Amino acid sequence: MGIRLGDNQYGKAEVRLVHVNRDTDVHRIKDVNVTSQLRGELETVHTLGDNSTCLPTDTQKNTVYAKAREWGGVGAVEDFALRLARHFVDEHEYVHGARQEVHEYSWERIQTSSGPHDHAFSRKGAETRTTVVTKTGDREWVVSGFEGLSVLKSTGSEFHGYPKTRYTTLPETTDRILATDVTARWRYVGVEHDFDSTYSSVRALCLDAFARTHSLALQQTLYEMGRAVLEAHPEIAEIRFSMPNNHHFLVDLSPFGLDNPNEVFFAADRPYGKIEATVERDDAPGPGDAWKTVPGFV
Ligand SMILES: O=c1[nH]c(=O)c2[nH]c(=O)[nH]c2[nH]1
Repeated sequence: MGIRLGDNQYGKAEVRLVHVNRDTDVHRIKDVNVTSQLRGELETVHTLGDNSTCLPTDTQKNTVYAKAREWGGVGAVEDFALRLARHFVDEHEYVHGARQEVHEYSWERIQTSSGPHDHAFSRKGAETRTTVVTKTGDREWVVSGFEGLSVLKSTGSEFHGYPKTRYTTLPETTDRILATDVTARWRYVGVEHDFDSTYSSVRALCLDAFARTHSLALQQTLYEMGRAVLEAHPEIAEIRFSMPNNHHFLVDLSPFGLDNPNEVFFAADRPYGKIEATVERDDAPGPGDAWKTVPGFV
Protein backbone atom coordinates (compact mmCIF):
# COMPACT_ATOMS: atom_id res chain seq x y z
CA MET A 1 0.00 0.00 0.00
CA GLY A 2 1.46 3.34 -1.05
CA ILE A 3 0.72 6.43 0.95
CA ARG A 4 1.85 9.86 -0.03
CA LEU A 5 1.32 13.50 0.77
CA GLY A 6 -1.28 15.21 -1.37
CA ASP A 7 -1.94 18.91 -1.93
CA ASN A 8 -1.00 21.03 1.01
CA GLN A 9 -0.52 24.61 2.09
CA TYR A 10 0.12 26.25 5.42
CA GLY A 11 0.34 29.66 6.97
CA LYS A 12 -1.14 32.08 9.48
CA ALA A 13 -4.86 32.67 9.44
CA GLU A 14 -6.60 35.91 10.30
CA VAL A 15 -3.71 38.27 10.94
CA ARG A 16 -5.54 41.35 12.13
CA LEU A 17 -3.86 44.52 10.96
CA VAL A 18 -4.96 48.11 11.36
CA HIS A 19 -2.86 50.70 9.56
CA VAL A 20 -3.13 54.35 10.54
CA ASN A 21 -1.99 56.81 7.92
CA ARG A 22 -0.72 59.81 9.89
CA ASP A 23 0.65 61.84 6.97
CA THR A 24 -1.59 64.69 8.09
CA ASP A 25 -3.63 65.34 11.21
CA VAL A 26 -6.59 63.96 9.28
CA HIS A 27 -5.88 60.29 9.83
CA ARG A 28 -6.95 57.52 7.45
CA ILE A 29 -7.34 53.95 8.64
CA LYS A 30 -7.30 50.58 6.94
CA ASP A 31 -8.60 47.57 8.89
CA VAL A 32 -7.83 44.17 7.38
CA ASN A 33 -7.71 40.49 8.22
CA VAL A 34 -4.98 38.64 6.29
CA THR A 35 -4.65 34.90 5.85
CA SER A 36 -1.26 33.99 4.40
CA GLN A 37 -0.61 30.48 3.13
CA LEU A 38 2.35 29.06 1.25
CA ARG A 39 3.03 26.02 -0.92
CA GLY A 40 6.33 24.54 -2.01
CA GLU A 41 8.94 22.06 -0.86
CA LEU A 42 6.98 20.80 2.10
CA GLU A 43 7.13 17.05 1.54
CA THR A 44 9.74 16.28 4.19
CA VAL A 45 8.26 18.72 6.65
CA HIS A 46 5.23 16.45 6.67
CA THR A 47 6.93 13.07 6.29
CA LEU A 48 10.05 13.58 8.42
CA GLY A 49 9.52 16.71 10.46
CA ASP A 50 12.41 18.33 8.58
CA ASN A 51 11.63 22.04 8.91
CA SER A 52 14.51 23.36 6.79
CA THR A 53 12.06 24.58 4.11
CA CYS A 54 9.25 25.59 6.46
CA LEU A 55 8.99 29.38 6.74
CA PRO A 56 7.24 29.59 10.11
CA THR A 57 3.68 30.80 10.20
CA ASP A 58 4.90 33.24 12.85
CA THR A 59 7.29 34.75 10.30
CA GLN A 60 4.48 35.03 7.78
CA LYS A 61 2.48 36.95 10.36
CA ASN A 62 5.39 39.27 11.13
CA THR A 63 5.94 39.84 7.41
CA VAL A 64 2.37 41.10 7.01
CA TYR A 65 2.94 43.74 9.71
CA ALA A 66 6.43 44.69 8.55
CA LYS A 67 5.37 45.10 4.93
CA ALA A 68 2.46 47.34 5.94
CA ARG A 69 5.12 49.66 7.42
CA GLU A 70 7.73 49.26 4.65
CA TRP A 71 5.16 49.84 1.89
CA GLY A 72 3.67 52.86 3.64
CA GLY A 73 0.28 51.23 4.18
CA VAL A 74 -1.96 48.60 2.67
CA GLY A 75 -3.51 50.27 -0.38
CA ALA A 76 -6.04 48.23 -2.35
CA VAL A 77 -6.33 44.83 -0.67
CA GLU A 78 -5.68 43.13 -4.01
CA ASP A 79 -2.38 44.99 -4.44
CA PHE A 80 -1.35 44.21 -0.86
CA ALA A 81 -2.13 40.51 -1.39
CA LEU A 82 -0.27 40.42 -4.72
CA ARG A 83 2.81 42.09 -3.19
CA LEU A 84 2.80 39.69 -0.26
CA ALA A 85 2.47 36.69 -2.59
CA ARG A 86 5.36 37.96 -4.71
CA HIS A 87 7.49 38.60 -1.64
CA PHE A 88 7.01 35.07 -0.30
CA VAL A 89 7.54 33.33 -3.65
CA ASP A 90 10.36 35.52 -4.98
CA GLU A 91 12.41 35.78 -1.78
CA HIS A 92 12.39 32.13 -0.69
CA GLU A 93 13.53 29.50 -3.19
CA TYR A 94 11.67 26.72 -1.37
CA VAL A 95 8.34 28.58 -1.63
CA HIS A 96 6.69 27.91 -5.02
CA GLY A 97 3.22 29.27 -4.52
CA ALA A 98 1.16 31.46 -2.23
CA ARG A 99 -2.42 32.11 -1.34
CA GLN A 100 -3.09 35.45 0.28
CA GLU A 101 -6.63 36.20 1.39
CA VAL A 102 -7.54 39.63 2.69
CA HIS A 103 -10.82 40.81 4.19
CA GLU A 104 -11.34 44.52 4.71
CA TYR A 105 -13.67 46.12 7.22
CA SER A 106 -14.79 49.64 6.34
CA TRP A 107 -14.83 52.58 8.68
CA GLU A 108 -16.19 56.01 7.99
CA ARG A 109 -15.23 59.29 9.55
CA ILE A 110 -17.60 60.42 12.30
CA GLN A 111 -19.45 63.59 11.34
CA THR A 112 -19.54 65.70 14.49
CA SER A 113 -21.60 68.81 15.14
CA SER A 114 -18.49 70.79 14.16
CA GLY A 115 -17.72 68.79 11.02
CA PRO A 116 -15.89 65.58 10.07
CA HIS A 117 -13.62 64.38 12.86
CA ASP A 118 -9.89 64.01 12.20
CA HIS A 119 -9.38 60.68 13.93
CA ALA A 120 -12.71 59.21 15.07
CA PHE A 121 -14.49 56.60 12.95
CA SER A 122 -17.57 54.41 13.01
CA ARG A 123 -17.86 50.96 11.47
CA LYS A 124 -19.74 50.99 8.18
CA GLY A 125 -22.19 48.09 8.47
CA ALA A 126 -21.39 44.40 8.46
CA GLU A 127 -20.19 44.34 4.89
CA THR A 128 -16.70 43.01 4.16
CA ARG A 129 -14.60 43.44 1.04
CA THR A 130 -12.64 40.30 0.17
CA THR A 131 -9.85 39.16 -2.09
CA VAL A 132 -7.95 35.93 -2.65
CA VAL A 133 -4.70 36.12 -4.60
CA THR A 134 -3.28 32.82 -5.80
CA LYS A 135 0.28 32.66 -7.12
CA THR A 136 1.68 29.49 -8.64
CA GLY A 137 5.24 30.05 -9.84
CA ASP A 138 4.97 33.06 -12.18
CA ARG A 139 1.22 32.85 -12.67
CA GLU A 140 -1.16 34.97 -10.63
CA TRP A 141 -4.93 35.12 -10.21
CA VAL A 142 -7.16 37.53 -8.34
CA VAL A 143 -10.67 36.73 -7.11
CA SER A 144 -12.32 39.64 -5.31
CA GLY A 145 -15.70 40.27 -3.81
CA PHE A 146 -17.78 41.23 -0.85
CA GLU A 147 -19.82 39.52 1.82
CA GLY A 148 -22.71 40.64 3.95
CA LEU A 149 -24.20 43.31 1.70
CA SER A 150 -27.75 43.25 3.10
CA VAL A 151 -30.48 44.56 0.82
CA LEU A 152 -34.26 44.61 0.95
CA LYS A 153 -37.09 45.69 -1.34
CA SER A 154 -40.47 46.26 0.25
CA THR A 155 -42.28 45.68 -3.07
CA GLY A 156 -41.41 45.04 -6.71
CA SER A 157 -41.00 41.31 -6.13
CA GLU A 158 -43.28 38.47 -7.20
CA PHE A 159 -43.05 34.69 -7.10
CA HIS A 160 -45.56 32.52 -8.96
CA GLY A 161 -45.85 30.07 -11.82
CA TYR A 162 -43.83 27.37 -10.07
CA PRO A 163 -44.81 23.69 -10.24
CA LYS A 164 -47.35 22.56 -7.63
CA THR A 165 -47.08 19.14 -6.04
CA ARG A 166 -49.03 17.58 -3.20
CA TYR A 167 -46.46 19.09 -0.82
CA THR A 168 -46.86 22.64 -2.07
CA THR A 169 -48.32 25.07 0.44
CA LEU A 170 -46.53 28.29 -0.64
CA PRO A 171 -49.10 30.80 -1.86
CA GLU A 172 -48.32 32.54 -5.13
CA THR A 173 -47.62 36.23 -4.67
CA THR A 174 -47.43 39.30 -6.87
CA ASP A 175 -46.18 41.52 -4.07
CA ARG A 176 -43.70 40.37 -1.46
CA ILE A 177 -40.63 41.58 0.38
CA LEU A 178 -37.35 40.54 -1.26
CA ALA A 179 -34.38 40.51 1.10
CA THR A 180 -30.93 38.98 0.92
CA ASP A 181 -27.32 39.30 2.10
CA VAL A 182 -25.21 39.28 -1.03
CA THR A 183 -21.95 37.38 -1.16
CA ALA A 184 -20.22 37.99 -4.50
CA ARG A 185 -16.86 36.89 -5.84
CA TRP A 186 -15.53 37.89 -9.22
CA ARG A 187 -12.51 36.69 -11.14
CA TYR A 188 -10.31 39.26 -12.81
CA VAL A 189 -8.63 38.77 -16.16
CA GLY A 190 -5.03 39.75 -15.40
CA VAL A 191 -3.71 41.41 -12.27
CA GLU A 192 -3.08 45.04 -13.29
CA HIS A 193 -6.26 46.91 -12.44
CA ASP A 194 -7.56 49.84 -10.44
CA PHE A 195 -9.04 47.42 -7.91
CA ASP A 196 -10.54 50.11 -5.68
CA SER A 197 -12.53 51.68 -8.46
CA THR A 198 -13.73 48.34 -9.86
CA TYR A 199 -14.83 47.29 -6.38
CA SER A 200 -16.88 50.47 -5.89
CA SER A 201 -18.41 50.13 -9.33
CA VAL A 202 -19.33 46.43 -8.96
CA ARG A 203 -20.94 47.13 -5.60
CA ALA A 204 -22.91 50.06 -7.03
CA LEU A 205 -24.00 48.05 -10.09
CA CYS A 206 -25.23 45.21 -7.86
CA LEU A 207 -27.23 47.62 -5.72
CA ASP A 208 -28.64 49.35 -8.78
CA ALA A 209 -29.71 46.08 -10.42
CA PHE A 210 -31.21 44.77 -7.18
CA ALA A 211 -33.26 47.94 -6.75
CA ARG A 212 -34.34 48.36 -10.37
CA THR A 213 -35.12 44.80 -11.38
CA HIS A 214 -38.79 44.05 -10.98
CA SER A 215 -38.17 40.59 -9.61
CA LEU A 216 -40.07 37.47 -10.61
CA ALA A 217 -37.57 35.33 -8.65
CA LEU A 218 -34.43 36.01 -6.63
CA GLN A 219 -32.64 33.95 -9.28
CA GLN A 220 -33.64 36.51 -11.92
CA THR A 221 -32.43 39.38 -9.74
CA LEU A 222 -29.11 37.59 -9.22
CA TYR A 223 -28.66 37.14 -12.96
CA GLU A 224 -29.45 40.79 -13.66
CA MET A 225 -26.85 41.84 -11.09
CA GLY A 226 -24.21 39.66 -12.73
CA ARG A 227 -25.14 40.77 -16.22
CA ALA A 228 -24.82 44.44 -15.27
CA VAL A 229 -21.37 43.82 -13.81
CA LEU A 230 -20.06 41.86 -16.81
CA GLU A 231 -21.46 44.38 -19.31
CA ALA A 232 -19.65 47.24 -17.57
CA HIS A 233 -16.40 45.46 -16.71
CA PRO A 234 -14.49 43.65 -19.46
CA GLU A 235 -11.72 43.00 -16.92
CA ILE A 236 -14.05 40.62 -15.06
CA ALA A 237 -14.38 37.11 -16.51
CA GLU A 238 -17.12 35.80 -14.23
CA ILE A 239 -19.00 36.66 -11.07
CA ARG A 240 -20.39 34.18 -8.59
CA PHE A 241 -23.14 34.93 -6.11
CA SER A 242 -24.49 33.25 -3.03
CA MET A 243 -27.70 34.89 -1.83
CA PRO A 244 -30.02 33.71 0.93
CA ASN A 245 -33.68 34.43 0.36
CA ASN A 246 -34.46 36.02 3.72
CA HIS A 247 -38.16 35.25 3.93
CA HIS A 248 -40.67 37.73 5.29
CA PHE A 249 -44.02 36.11 6.01
CA LEU A 250 -47.23 38.08 6.20
CA VAL A 251 -48.64 37.80 9.72
CA ASP A 252 -52.25 36.64 9.94
CA LEU A 253 -53.95 39.38 11.93
CA SER A 254 -57.49 38.12 11.33
CA PRO A 255 -57.74 36.61 14.87
CA PHE A 256 -57.56 40.21 16.06
CA GLY A 257 -60.15 41.43 13.58
CA LEU A 258 -57.48 43.21 11.55
CA ASP A 259 -56.59 43.04 7.90
CA ASN A 260 -52.96 42.99 6.77
CA PRO A 261 -52.49 44.68 3.39
CA ASN A 262 -48.78 43.75 3.10
CA GLU A 263 -47.78 45.83 6.11
CA VAL A 264 -46.91 43.50 9.01
CA PHE A 265 -44.36 40.72 8.42
CA PHE A 266 -42.56 38.06 10.42
CA ALA A 267 -38.87 38.22 9.48
CA ALA A 268 -37.81 34.56 9.65
CA ASP A 269 -34.13 33.83 10.21
CA ARG A 270 -34.26 30.16 9.16
CA PRO A 271 -34.72 28.18 7.11
CA TYR A 272 -33.90 30.46 4.20
CA GLY A 273 -33.73 29.90 0.49
CA LYS A 274 -30.17 29.61 -0.79
CA ILE A 275 -29.73 30.87 -4.31
CA GLU A 276 -26.33 30.49 -5.96
CA ALA A 277 -25.12 30.96 -9.51
CA THR A 278 -22.22 32.02 -11.68
CA VAL A 279 -22.70 34.59 -14.43
CA GLU A 280 -19.90 34.34 -16.96
CA ARG A 281 -18.71 35.49 -20.36
CA ASP A 282 -18.59 32.81 -22.99
CA ASP A 283 -15.26 34.13 -24.32
CA ALA A 284 -13.50 34.43 -20.95
CA PRO A 285 -10.05 32.89 -20.48
CA GLY A 286 -10.01 29.76 -18.32
CA PRO A 287 -9.84 30.09 -14.53
CA GLY A 288 -6.48 28.35 -14.01
CA ASP A 289 -5.89 28.08 -10.26
CA ALA A 290 -8.09 31.10 -9.44
CA TRP A 291 -10.79 29.08 -7.63
CA LYS A 292 -8.55 26.27 -6.44
CA THR A 293 -8.67 27.35 -2.83
CA VAL A 294 -11.63 29.71 -2.91
CA PRO A 295 -14.78 28.08 -1.58
CA GLY A 296 -17.07 27.90 -4.57
CA PHE A 297 -20.82 28.15 -4.39
CA VAL A 298 -22.00 25.74 -7.06
O1 LIG B 1 -37.28 33.90 -5.52
C1 LIG B 1 -37.56 32.76 -5.13
N1 LIG B 1 -36.98 31.69 -5.71
C2 LIG B 1 -37.25 30.41 -5.33
O2 LIG B 1 -36.66 29.44 -5.90
C3 LIG B 1 -38.17 30.23 -4.30
N2 LIG B 1 -38.66 29.13 -3.66
C4 LIG B 1 -39.53 29.55 -2.70
O3 LIG B 1 -40.15 28.80 -1.91
N3 LIG B 1 -39.61 30.91 -2.71
C5 LIG B 1 -38.77 31.35 -3.71
N4 LIG B 1 -38.46 32.60 -4.14
